[in-house]
Order: sequence, then C-alpha cells, then structure tokens
Amino acid sequence: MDAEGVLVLKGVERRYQQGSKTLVILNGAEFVLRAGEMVALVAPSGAGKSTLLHTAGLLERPDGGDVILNGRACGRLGDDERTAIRRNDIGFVYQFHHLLPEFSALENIMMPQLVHGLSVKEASDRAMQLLDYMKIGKRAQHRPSELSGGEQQRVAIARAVANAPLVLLADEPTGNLDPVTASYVFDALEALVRHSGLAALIATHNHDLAQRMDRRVTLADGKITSF
Ligand SMILES: Nc1ncnc2c1ncn2[C@@H]1O[C@H](COP(=O)(O)OP(=O)(O)OP(=O)(O)O)[C@@H](O)[C@H]1O
Repeated sequence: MDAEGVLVLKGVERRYQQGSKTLVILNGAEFVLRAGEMVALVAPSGAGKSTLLHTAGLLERPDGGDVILNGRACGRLGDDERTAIRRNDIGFVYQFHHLLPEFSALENIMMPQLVHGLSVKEASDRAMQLLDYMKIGKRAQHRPSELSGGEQQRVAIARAVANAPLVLLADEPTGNLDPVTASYVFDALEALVRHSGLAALIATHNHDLAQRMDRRVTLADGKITSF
C-alpha cells in the first residue's frame, strides 16, 4: 500500500463542457484517505461532490492528475483494468439504493460476490452475516419493494462491502431518509466500517453525521480543504 494512504488524489482535474463553456469542477484536488479512516465530504449542492466520488471511484477519468489506489496509479488505466479494480477494491453507496428489484435482499448482496468467483454457499453465508450485522437478518428473503427505506439502504451498504473492498465511497447514503432513520442507518454503516477497518469517504449534507466522522473536508474552487 502507498505509505501515504489507501486512496490518494494527486492534482486531480475534472472539467465538463457545456456548449461553448468549460465547467471546471476539480482543479488540482489533493486528498489522502488512510486505512480505517472515515472522512465526511460536506459541500454545497453543485460544488462537485459526486464528480469527486465518481473520479476517486474510477467511474470517471480525471482530465489531469491521478487517482492512486493502494499505491497503484489508476488515472490512465484502460477500461477493463479500471472495472476490475472497481469491482475488487471499491464499494459504492448512493442516495438511492439501486438494488435489483426482482431479487431478495440476500441475493442482492450475494451478486457481487458471485461475480467475484465465490461459491453460492460462501456468498450466501457472507451475505447472511452482513444482514445480521446490519440487524436485518429477518428480512433476508424480502425483495426491495418489501423493505422500508432504511432497510433498503442497509442492504445497499451490505452489498457495497460484500467483496471486502479497500475503500467505501458513499454519496449521500442517508440523504433520502428522515433524520431518525438516517441516524440508525448511519449507526449501522459506521459500525460496519469500524469493524472491517475500511477507509470511507462519505458525502453528506447532514452536519450531525459529519461530526461523527474522523475529519471533515469540503470542496471550494475545485480544491479539497479541511474544515
Ligand atoms: N456529465 C456532466 N456534464 C456537464 N456538467 C456536469 C456533468 N456532471 C456534473 N456536471 C456539473 O458539474 C457540477 C458539479 O456536479 P456534482 O453532481 O458533482 O455536484 P454535487 O456537489 O454532487 O451536487 P449535489 O449535492 O446537488 O448532488 C454541477 O454544476 C453539474 O451541473
């Protein structure tokens, strides 16, 4: 691993073209996420939080600079390599759960593990363990539509960590929940991250949740700063 951190952004640039206008979203962004660390990303709407998470998570390619995961420079790798790294090393949680509607909670969590080459028994055991850990073991056979919003998000979180990634990236993981449910879901997320020693970067508008993380960063003028 890079001695500096599990995820390192070095001078990352990201621009979008809107007609004749160039929007500069990331402008030499520097960031280090260390193993076991939970960092809150708090910034106004439109500041570039999703862009940052997508670039750090190899869903988008930086226009300049580099994203270094576990010591490996990933910015200029080909699509296949980026996809493989994403599958193995990065877990994503979004504001909306994006679970597959026709599959049960258990099956949704098993899916990435089966793609990863685990046997059905191994994947099922691990998925059940995660559901129990998230205190929704009794909901294992329910489809997403049969779960509450908070339960759906717990399943999405369990799915994101099922492959034991190095880094968890979350984009407003509780943004769609009422404050009480958000707090419970965050409890479960935090317990899981702490228990597994994952490094996590979590975008949130919720200042109470941000306060519970190890440190807080923001985005201003395309740069990442602590506050
Ligand atoms: N594919 C794209 N093409 C053009 N502009 C884009 C694209 N994606 C994002 N943008 C613009 O880049 C800026 C940053 O967007 P981004 O979604 O990263 O912000 P955000 O901080 O996550 O916002 P929110 O909190 O509202 O989700 C916005 O002005 C957005 O309109």
